[in-house]
Amino acid sequence: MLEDLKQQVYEANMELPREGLVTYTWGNVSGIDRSRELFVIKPSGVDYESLTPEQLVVVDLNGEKVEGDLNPSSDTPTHLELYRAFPEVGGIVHTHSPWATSWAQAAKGIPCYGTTHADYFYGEIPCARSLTPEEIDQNYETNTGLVIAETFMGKNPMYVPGVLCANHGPFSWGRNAGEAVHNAVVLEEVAKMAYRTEHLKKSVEAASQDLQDKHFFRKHGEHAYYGQ
Ligand SMILES: O=C(CO)[C@@H](O)[C@@H](O)COP(=O)(O)O
Repeated sequence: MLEDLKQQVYEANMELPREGLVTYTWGNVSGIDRSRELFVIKPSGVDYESLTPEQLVVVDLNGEKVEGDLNPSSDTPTHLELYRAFPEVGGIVHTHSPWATSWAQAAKGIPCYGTTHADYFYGEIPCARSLTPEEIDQNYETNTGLVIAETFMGKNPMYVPGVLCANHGPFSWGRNAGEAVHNAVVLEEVAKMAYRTEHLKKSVEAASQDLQDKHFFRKHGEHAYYGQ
C-alpha cells in the first residue's frame, strides 16, 4: 500500500547520508498521507545501504503498525505526536547531524544571525526543554514529541520548521518528506554558521527584525516573490 508515498519517503531517507546528515543509522524520515491517516517511516536500525522502499513501515495515527515486516523507527511515537500536533506537516526528519546536535547538547536555541537562517526559519530555532526523569522513564519517545509540541504552543510550526531536543538532536519537518529533509540540511548549515558567528564575535546580536521579516516573507506566504 501507499507505493508512491513509500518511494518519496525512501528517496528522502536516502538523501540523509548523501547530504552527510547521518552516521550509520542515526536518523529517520517519515511522510504522511493525511486523507488515509497513515504514515510511512524508515524501519529501525536498518543500514541505508541496504534500505529498500518495500522495507518502509506503514503506521496509523494510533501508532499501530498497519503494514511492514520490520519494526518501525524507535522514534515513531515522536513522529506520531508531531503529526497529531501539527496538521500542516506532511514529512518529518530526525538526525544526529553534528552541528545541530552540538547546539542541542548545549541546550541552546540557534539565534537568527543572518539571512541564510531567515530565509527558512522565522526567528530562533528553539531548543525544547529537557525531559523530566519520569518523562524519560515512561513513554520517552512520545514525551519527546509532546515536549516539541509544547515548545510550539501558540507558534506556527511552518514558520520555524525545526527544533532541537535538549541533549539529543534535531527534528525538522515540511509539507512533505523531501521538504523536511531540505529543512534538515538548512538547519545543519545554519547551526554551523551560527557557531562560527559566535566565535568570531562574542557579543553578536540577532539580525534586525526588519531583515528577518524581509527574508522570511519574500520566500513564504501570500506576498512571496522569490523564485519562479
Ligand atoms: O535518537 C536516536 C538514538 O539516540 C535514534 O533516533 C536513532 O538511532 C535512529 O533510530 P532508528 O534506527 O530510527 O530506530
